[in-house]
Amino acid sequence: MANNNYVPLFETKQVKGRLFFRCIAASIFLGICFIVMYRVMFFPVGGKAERWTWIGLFLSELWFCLYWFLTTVSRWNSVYRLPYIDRLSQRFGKELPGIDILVCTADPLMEPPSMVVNTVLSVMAYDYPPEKLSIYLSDDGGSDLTFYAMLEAANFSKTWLPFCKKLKVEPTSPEAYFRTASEPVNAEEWLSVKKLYDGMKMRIEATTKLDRIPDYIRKQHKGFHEWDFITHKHDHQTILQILIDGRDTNAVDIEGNPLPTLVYLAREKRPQYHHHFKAGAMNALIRVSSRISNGPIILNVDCDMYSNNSKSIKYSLCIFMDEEKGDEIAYIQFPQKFNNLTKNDIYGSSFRVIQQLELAGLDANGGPMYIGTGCFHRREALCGKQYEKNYKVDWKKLNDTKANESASLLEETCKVLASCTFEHNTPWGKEMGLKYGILVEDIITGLSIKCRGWKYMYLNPEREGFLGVAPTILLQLLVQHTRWAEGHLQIFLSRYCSLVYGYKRIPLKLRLAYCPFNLWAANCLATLYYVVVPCLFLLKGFSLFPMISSPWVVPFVYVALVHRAYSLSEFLWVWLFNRTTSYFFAFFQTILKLLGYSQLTFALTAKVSDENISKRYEQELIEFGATSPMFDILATLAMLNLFGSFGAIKMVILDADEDFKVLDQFGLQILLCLVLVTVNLPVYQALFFRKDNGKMPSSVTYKSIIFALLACTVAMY
Ligand SMILES: O=c1ccn([C@@H]2O[C@H](COP(=O)(O)OP(=O)(O)O[C@H]3O[C@H](CO)[C@@H](O)[C@H](O)[C@H]3O)[C@@H](O)[C@H]2O)c(=O)[nH]1
Ligand SMILES: [Mn+2]
Repeated sequence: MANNNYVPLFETKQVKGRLFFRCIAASIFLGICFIVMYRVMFFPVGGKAERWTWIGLFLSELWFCLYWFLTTVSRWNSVYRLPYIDRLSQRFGKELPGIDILVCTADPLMEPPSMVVNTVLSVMAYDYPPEKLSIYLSDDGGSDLTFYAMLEAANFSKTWLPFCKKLKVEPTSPEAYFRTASEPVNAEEWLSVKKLYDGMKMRIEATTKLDRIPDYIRKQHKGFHEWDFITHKHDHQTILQILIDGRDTNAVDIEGNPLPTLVYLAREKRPQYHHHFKAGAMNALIRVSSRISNGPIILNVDCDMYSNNSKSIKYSLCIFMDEEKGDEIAYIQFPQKFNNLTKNDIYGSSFRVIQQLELAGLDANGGPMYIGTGCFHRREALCGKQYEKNYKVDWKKLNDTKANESASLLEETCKVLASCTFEHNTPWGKEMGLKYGILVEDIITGLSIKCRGWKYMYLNPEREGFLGVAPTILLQLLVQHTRWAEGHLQIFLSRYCSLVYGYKRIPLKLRLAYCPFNLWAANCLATLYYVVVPCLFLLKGFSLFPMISSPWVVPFVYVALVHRAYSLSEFLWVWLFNRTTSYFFAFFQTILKLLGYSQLTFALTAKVSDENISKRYEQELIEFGATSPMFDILATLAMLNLFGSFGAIKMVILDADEDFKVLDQFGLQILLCLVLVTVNLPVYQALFFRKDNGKMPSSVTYKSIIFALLACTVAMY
């Protein structure tokens, strides 16, 4: 643009420490070269078994190197963006675009309506003109409990929104706000709003507990009639209710200000039609919202993530509306952060490396991934539009595209958009909206938008944009990671593999930067090899690493230490457990699906747990407490390394007279075993010492001992 007075609405800065990171990367590379040299030069000349084991170990190390290279590409160049909202207000004043906020929920038991309501209220209270906001909730649980909660929210918003504005409340989720905020000096109004909120919460929780809406409530809203004939949550008509019609001049808060539009949708479900999980829900919402408010910008949030920063919309608009760079942007992703982490974040849910380094790195390489929640989309781009050079948006023209029909007419005419058959023979789920058929619909959708020529950005403001609920039970975490790893591998093995699909469409760096995520699951083989084989060969008396007295030890120790050092803030056990169980399961399930032996299922993550589990979580005790093949594997591997370490200690003691030759020869192998034993300490504790219900079930204990003993016996004889 040839405008000399142009002042950008945002700036791009480099993440600090880039030089340091690159020096470390170079030194790791050097270390890797030495490791490869060692493996080639010291190839065993002895027996066949030894040679094959050596080759296996070498291949695992080559895999780790390749993986390291790919992650380094994604971290090489990291940037962050600084939006200037005061400039936005100066330049655009009241001419801001309409924003449609799409929230998804799927099950009133696993995602309690009281939580959903908080998410909805938090986004209703954005610091943005309410007449330009429309909030849509998709309820895949098709539950009148959730519907009722939304009615309550609609009512409470009349008090909550002016209260937030007046007190500059942050965060705007009432639950999160009242949990942390201290009572102000002049507290009368504050207390009355709190009381109102507590009353609403109590009523919602009471109906959820009852699992039924009492008749006297049912009579209060026509919408409940929709449930009169529903017998199953997967077999019902479309339910669409406009709870607040923002166009209605009577829809005002207690101070007479307009309210945002609020819509409840439970799309049609029939057993004979696949509903495509969240992607299907989002596509139905995109269509329905396009008829009702048609906001050019769409914000997508999961029901378990509330808005924690009321400026997020304005931040994103600084990018979308920047006259020079904004028009090519398809989406702006915020990181997924959580508000229920414990002090030491025992399950590593803060994803520090991913959120601070890798997504910022992807941003510099051409754009972050779309990670399903906390993402602002340009409607056109999400609906399949190809980016054309010199494409320009006229924001003024985009205003006022709202429907004219009455709310009840709209409710009727929009129903068809959310029916099971609407998408037949249309590009929905393929070129339009979110893509179907992959468990991480978000990632694949983001990638295909990029391949249509658009750009995207990552925004990670100091005050987090969204805060969600991270799993508090180990098994749930592993199941969630299995779903992610499986979805990613599915992408890698499909025609959407970034390397192939992105060829000539997106930069090579970006194609490569997708790979470490897509290949999460593939890590399992090399990791399992490294966890099992050196330990067994220690018992067998075969050395696989350089002698402690030889200089070749240095690169091994250096690479292992430094490579893990950036992630030291995350506990090693999460890293290990994921690689040996979730990734392992994801790997095999993906293969089974490719061969047609298994079908896609989306295992919803539970957002609540019982009181005892929550207590243990707060005490930072890892929650096992269930039988699962994943735990059998975990425990067996832990026992194996324990036996390996015992064997090694015995060998060292017996050898004490001979100048510790054993220690010299097997030092690194013993060290590896001992490190694994240390990482597994919580597992031993859960297997043998804990008394609470979060301990490992005894069947797992017996099985793991037997399997590990068997493996050791086979190795030794
Ligand atoms: O049939 C379904 C299944 C899920 N959901 C919703 O999808 C969201 C994500 O489900 P959740 O169980 O919370 O999974 P997470 O692993 O926490 O989700 C992450 O990973 C998913 C892909 O696996 C992305 O869709 C999510 O946005 C991302 O937050 C929730 O709002 C659900 O209500 C539906 O609407 N319909
Ligand atoms: Mn979630």
